[in-house]
Amino acid sequence: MLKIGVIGCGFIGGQICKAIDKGVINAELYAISDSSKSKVLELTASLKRYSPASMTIEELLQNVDFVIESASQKAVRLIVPQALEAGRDVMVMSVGALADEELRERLFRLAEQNNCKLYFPSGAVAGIDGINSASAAGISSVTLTTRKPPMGLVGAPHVEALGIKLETIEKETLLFEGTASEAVKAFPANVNVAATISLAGIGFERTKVRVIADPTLSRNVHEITVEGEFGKLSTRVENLPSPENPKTSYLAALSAISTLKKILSPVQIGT
Ligand SMILES: NC(=O)C1=CN([C@@H]2O[C@H](COP(=O)(O)OP(=O)(O)OC[C@H]3O[C@@H](n4cnc5c(N)ncnc54)[C@H](OP(=O)(O)O)[C@@H]3O)[C@@H](O)[C@H]2O)C=CC1
Ligand SMILES: O=C([O-])CC(=O)C(=O)O
Repeated sequence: MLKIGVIGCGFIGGQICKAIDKGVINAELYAISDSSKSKVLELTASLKRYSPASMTIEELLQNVDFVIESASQKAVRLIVPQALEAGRDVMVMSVGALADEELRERLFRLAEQNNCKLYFPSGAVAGIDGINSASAAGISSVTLTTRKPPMGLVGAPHVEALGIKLETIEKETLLFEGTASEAVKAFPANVNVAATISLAGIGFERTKVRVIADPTLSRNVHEITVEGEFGKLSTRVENLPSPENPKTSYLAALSAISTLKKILSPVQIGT
């Protein structure tokens, strides 16, 4: 059975571990790791079937078959190259780290050299399947518009750098407009989806992103519009935020669970 190691035991990592524990994913939850010891203890205590070892990242990479990064963009830079060098397949949630061209090329090269797979789940958006299909011909434009309740944007470097007072926002306010490359640095915990869209479509410099704070919302809303030789595609998802981490939508965790199920299944549906 595939031995899985999860790095980052917050909302997404926790949901993945619980799904394995419930038998939704037919794999062994072998090890977990987090910079916060209390998160590891809390998660382990919530599991019934598995009692994963709490390991350092180095130990985990040597002992599992499949590594899941559900921690942070910084963690991707530290962990994913090592994981690929150790010959492990890796699922990456903090996809925004791949806006760094040098890192991206290094990871893709290491995956090829070591015969490993890198997986980027669709996350909190719908339409990655359509963008993948469309990219087999020409795509002329891709736009992501993300709307979140203001407090779901707390701590974003863009908000802090501009001194934006989120608690005083009374109406829909455009906070950011730029490339996906700029967006994932400005909002590293809010628009990793922009990176996944860029990887599937026309890259980080040509993908346009708008981030809007909307106090009337209780959901995280992502809209994608794509135009190309195939025609036009539009998707809109109104995501329930995680009660534990309002920056993250429940669908993002479900997409990771679904990707794992797909990897382990003999039947593959969708692009
Ligand atoms: N691809 C997508 O569509 C989406 C991606 N994401 C991204 O996925 C990641 C996980 O999201 P989520 O579960 O909601 O985040 P959480 O903040 O709930 O959990 C992340 C956990 O990882 C820990 N962590 C951070 N850095 C490291 C590290 N270097 N080594 C070990 N542990 C670390 C954090 O600890 P501490 O709190 O101490 O930092 C925290 O416990 C985030 O980067 C998020 O931005 C989220 C939503 C959608
Ligand atoms: O979960 C979401 O709504 C999207 C998100 O935070 C991200 O892409 O980083």
